[in-house]
Amino acid sequence: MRENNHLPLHTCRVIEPAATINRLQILLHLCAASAVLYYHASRLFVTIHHNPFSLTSVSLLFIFLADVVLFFMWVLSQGFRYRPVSRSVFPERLPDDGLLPPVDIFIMTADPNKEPTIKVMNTVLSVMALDYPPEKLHIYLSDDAGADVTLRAAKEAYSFGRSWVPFCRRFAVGVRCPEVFFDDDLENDRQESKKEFVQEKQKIKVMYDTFKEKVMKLKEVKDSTKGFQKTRLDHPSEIEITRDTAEGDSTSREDLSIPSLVYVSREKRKGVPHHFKAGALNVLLRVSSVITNSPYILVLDCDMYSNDPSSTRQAMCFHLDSKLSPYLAFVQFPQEFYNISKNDIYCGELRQLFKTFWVGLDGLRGPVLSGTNFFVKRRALYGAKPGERSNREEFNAGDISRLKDKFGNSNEFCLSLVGKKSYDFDERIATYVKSQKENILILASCEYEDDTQWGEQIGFLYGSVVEDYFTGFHLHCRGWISTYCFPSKPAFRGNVPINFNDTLIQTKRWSTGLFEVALSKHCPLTFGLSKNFSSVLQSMCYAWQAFRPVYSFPLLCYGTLPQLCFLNGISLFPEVTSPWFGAFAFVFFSVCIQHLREVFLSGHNFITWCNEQRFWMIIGLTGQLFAVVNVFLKLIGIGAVNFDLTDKTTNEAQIKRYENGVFDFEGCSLMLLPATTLSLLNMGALIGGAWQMIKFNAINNLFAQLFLSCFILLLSLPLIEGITYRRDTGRVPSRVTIWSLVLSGLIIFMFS
Ligand SMILES: O=c1ccn([C@@H]2O[C@H](COP(=O)(O)OP(=O)(O)O[C@H]3O[C@H](CO)[C@@H](O)[C@H](O)[C@H]3O)[C@@H](O)[C@H]2O)c(=O)[nH]1
Ligand SMILES: [Mn+2]
Repeated sequence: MRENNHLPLHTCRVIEPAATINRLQILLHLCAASAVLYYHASRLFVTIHHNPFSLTSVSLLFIFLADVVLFFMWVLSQGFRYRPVSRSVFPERLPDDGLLPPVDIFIMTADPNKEPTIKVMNTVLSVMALDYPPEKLHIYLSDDAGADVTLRAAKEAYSFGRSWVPFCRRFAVGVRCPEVFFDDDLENDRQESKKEFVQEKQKIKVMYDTFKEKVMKLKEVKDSTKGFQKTRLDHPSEIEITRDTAEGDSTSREDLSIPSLVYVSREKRKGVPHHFKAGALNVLLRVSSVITNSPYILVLDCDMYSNDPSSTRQAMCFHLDSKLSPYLAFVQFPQEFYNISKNDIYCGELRQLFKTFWVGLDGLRGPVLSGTNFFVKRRALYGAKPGERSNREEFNAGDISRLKDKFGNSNEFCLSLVGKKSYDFDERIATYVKSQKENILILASCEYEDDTQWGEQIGFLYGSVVEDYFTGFHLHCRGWISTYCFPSKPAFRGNVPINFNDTLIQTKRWSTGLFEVALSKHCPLTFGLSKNFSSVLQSMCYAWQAFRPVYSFPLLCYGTLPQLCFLNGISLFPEVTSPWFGAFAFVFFSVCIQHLREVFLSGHNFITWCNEQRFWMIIGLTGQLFAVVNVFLKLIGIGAVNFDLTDKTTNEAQIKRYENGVFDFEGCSLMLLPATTLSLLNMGALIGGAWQMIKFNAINNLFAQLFLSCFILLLSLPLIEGITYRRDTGRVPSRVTIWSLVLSGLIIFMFS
């Protein structure tokens, strides 16, 4: 809160009645779920006693284990539901511009073939035009490919920025990403009446088109000179600073000046681990600390642009709150997307995370670090502890050699930790860039981190491919908190994969990274609780995420055993007329209703609910299942975990299928096999079993299994369509179809 006028910079309230309803539901659900587990256990006990190796015993055993896993996951997920909050910010109450702190902006790109250069430049331009004093913003573009095209395009972008940024300021443009702006009718309608605006806009549009053309040409030149793949994984470090040299008297300079742009490509050598995005982020941390050393950092992926120029000021409402600030590591904004179709079949919006779970975490000790769209405090990343200590105390000034053991062998870097260096950019440039460029390049070299604590205690951590989750988790464990800033106008927007294969690859990477953490010594349930017992609920939430891939186990069990038993007339669940049935029904509907309530609360409809249920099932049997296998393989020493980049390029046919809500399985590997096999198995068993059920009039016994199979059939319709009658290129690949027909046929044959 601000002391001078007592008006708070932000407010926070618990979302009611949702919180109270959640807590009541937790109680009721707990009772019903205990009854279900008790029923299973007692029946299992009796059956195993009679005949331990029968299909019934084995099925009962696995269904019991599946229920234990589901119950465990349900318990963990209640952490998110206990205290959801909502926050508001008041940027107009911030101190004058002169008192605002500088911010370094990190933009990450890794491969111009998968990440179109023009999109990356749009991200750069969108933040260049943030509504914040330009001399206090410094943009760092990390290019992991070391691609010439990116460097040259960045320079072109900068010179276009000299016109673009003043234009945005002059007309208070709402969305400052050029590509979006020229497409946005709303923005244009708003200002169309101003003649001046129309004229200027036309001029700028011509400039933008020229800029775009130049970038395309750069790419063509690059494509014609092969050999790019070689340099992507093997190249020296390179740093280039492009800065504002606007001339004129001080007032016009003020209007025209734009943030500086630093291009950084770290050294990469074959065989030397580069730790993917976390490695690139750490290089940027070091390089920026000897150039600008701003106390706050905004991290953005190249597929995210700034959609609201006031985001930095919004974040400062938290960072400049004197009570909160000593403990606040980062302010997270949600990831929102511009290319989500109306019927978001791949659940790319990540609604559950960003609209429900992070809101719940915000009421505890704050949301999980989400990779992009966050403003983090530099000190927190350097291993500092929360509290009011100064850098000098924290980093033990005077003893540079001790610092070097931790932070590596650079005087400049260690001095930046303790020194009260000014933030004067010009001065820094004069000192470092002209005379000591070599000293900066070393910070971006392969060997710099050898025998240091980078990636282990300091910077972004290397223990997992979900560096964001892992790093945020450690910050929380060290006692830092975070806040969630979720304004109604999206602050940043990005794009999501629009075909199933890309979604699958992405989910598999996330699940692998998360599950790696679950099985490591940093498991949130042990490490998390031992470090920060004050927030059991938050550790539960971290654990829920890390263990999430184990949903694949109950999905596998529930996708095979009840069906095979149904086929054989074996009942696994209580009769409809038994009171126990009530407990089962309650648990099922309680989960469904809780989910539905959350979907409605976040402004979505029943279709979203269906999509999320379906996606949960399919991804559990594909991406998450393979992630679990992957992690086990890595544990026993075979296989490695990689950061497979998501492809940001698209083609017309794909876009069309996505817009029409038709699943696009093009390019899917055998990873799809468990899901397709089980959906066929379910359908076969449903038909065969229903016939028997009618014949023997066993509906009372088998109703639960009949219901389950029908439910699964509905959820797996896109798979079945993709296998059976679809003929377009987006159908399930023939290889997968043939294998799943063979496998499901074989299983049914063996068990009927
Ligand atoms: O070696 C690498 C790999 C990736 N990246 C960059 O990392 C970002 C994220 O990569 P992307 O392919 O877009 O992955 P997503 O699955 O979309 O990323 C999500 O998941 C990641 C963790 O797996 C987080 O880091 C991201 O912020 C989060 O948006 C992009 O800007 C890449 O250029 C690098 O800089 N170096
Ligand atoms: Mn991305």
